[in-house]
Amino acid sequence: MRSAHTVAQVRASEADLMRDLPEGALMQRAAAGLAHAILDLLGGGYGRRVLVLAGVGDNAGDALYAAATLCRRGSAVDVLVLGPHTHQAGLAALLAAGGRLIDSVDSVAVAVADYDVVVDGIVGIGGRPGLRSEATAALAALAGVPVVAVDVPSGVDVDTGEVDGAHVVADLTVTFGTHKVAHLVDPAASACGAVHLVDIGLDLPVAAVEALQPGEVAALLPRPDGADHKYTRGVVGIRAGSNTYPGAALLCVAGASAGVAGMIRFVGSDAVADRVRTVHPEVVGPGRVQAWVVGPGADDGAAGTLREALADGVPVVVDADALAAVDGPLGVPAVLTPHAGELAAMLGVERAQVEQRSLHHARLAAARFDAVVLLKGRHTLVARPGGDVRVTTTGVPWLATAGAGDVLAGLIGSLLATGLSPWDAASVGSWVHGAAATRASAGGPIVAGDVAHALRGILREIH
Ligand SMILES: NC(=O)C1=CN([C@@H]2O[C@H](COP(=O)(O)OP(=O)(O)OC[C@H]3O[C@@H](n4cnc5c(N)ncnc54)[C@H](O)[C@@H]3O)[C@@H](O)[C@H]2O)[C@@H](O)CC1
Ligand SMILES: [K+]
Repeated sequence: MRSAHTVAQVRASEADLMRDLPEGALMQRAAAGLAHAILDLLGGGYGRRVLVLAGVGDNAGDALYAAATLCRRGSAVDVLVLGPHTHQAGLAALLAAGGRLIDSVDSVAVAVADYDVVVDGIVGIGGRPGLRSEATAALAALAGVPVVAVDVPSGVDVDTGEVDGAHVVADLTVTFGTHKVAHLVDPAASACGAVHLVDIGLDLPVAAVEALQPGEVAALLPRPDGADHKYTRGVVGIRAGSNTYPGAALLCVAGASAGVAGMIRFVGSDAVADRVRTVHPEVVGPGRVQAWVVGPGADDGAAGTLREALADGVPVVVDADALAAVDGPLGVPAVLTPHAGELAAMLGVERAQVEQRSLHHARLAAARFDAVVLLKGRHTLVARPGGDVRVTTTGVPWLATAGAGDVLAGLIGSLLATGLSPWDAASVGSWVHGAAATRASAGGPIVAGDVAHALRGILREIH
């Protein structure tokens, strides 16, 4: 599991550990890991030009000690102090190793483009969102030089992933002890670049924000055993599509056809049902199901279709048009799958507010609707009542394509039908869907049907 802890949790664990360690030991561990990561990025230290941006706190201490190591490996290191002072012992170590203090980026004799890397040690977990003007000016002057952020890109809100004003945009973020929420949740996560975790020995509690890894997905995926038959494996019912949007029915069924459930039932108009059975002859008509998927392409009939599905008392996936009919707890285990605009409408706020504070709004909706809320995005969030959130880190930008959500709803419904909890079904479904998109894309454009086709290959490999 990739766990993201809060600043308070990190500080408490650090305090526990520090009681048994000599002063400064954790910073030395952090700085050593940071130096290794920068050396890896640069392919060595000799002859490299490095600029450290140093703020007032321990984040600068990490950067300065790491830079001292780079000096000893043959790098030429400049340090620009942003603020009234910086970490004194770290600065002394860097200067003793041959580093050089500069007054401003403009005062450097060499061209800015000659720097091989900028090390952002402005602020870490003690920082407030935003950057001071001297920091933004230095970063503007350094545009184009690769940036390694120490712990977090300075200026982002570490505990929420929100941004408010200027912040560093890094190519690599080297963090310590554990991931922070800003590494997983957008928009801050988009500013991290690749994230490298350095173990410094912290003993941490369970995290409220986490990202499933392949091993956990494999452990959660249902597997039939010899005693299973099609009914015990789970029957998923799809109420999707309409005469206006028949394609949504096909794509939703295609997502449900990944093979995890034992049977698929389709309920819709004769015309749409005929088209579904032409493409998916294994799909059968109405009857008992263990989970319903309601909403993709449902058009005007969404509210009525949702009522009919809820009458069965089984878990539901509520997507697309049916989300507008949700105004409170549904009374059954449920997964709601809005994008930012749909969630904004459900909560009576602006879409931009949801995008800027995605973690907050996903949690708010999970509490208000007493349901698992899957908020779609570059890093999809899956929130359950109580505040736990799983972040999906699979997927590619090409996945933002019409019909991909229909496939996802069908897949999650089939996982729900096998007996997975809404929380597991939504987060596992989202992970697999993202992985299938990455596979289908192979770096190029995709359509929703490609994602559906790639699902079984991912499921085969993850088992
Ligand atoms: N807590 C831990 O477990 C460890 C922390 N370490 C390092 O220590 C860092 C935390 O150090 P600190 O607590 O000293 O905090 P920071 O180094 O993040 O600096 C916070 C200080 O910067 C100033 N500041 C806040 N927001 C600012 C902004 N937007 N622009 C400019 N200045 C701002 C304030 O005076 C504040 O006290 C971590 O991010 C990590 O790099 C590591 O050395 C090892 C272990
Ligand atoms: K930083």
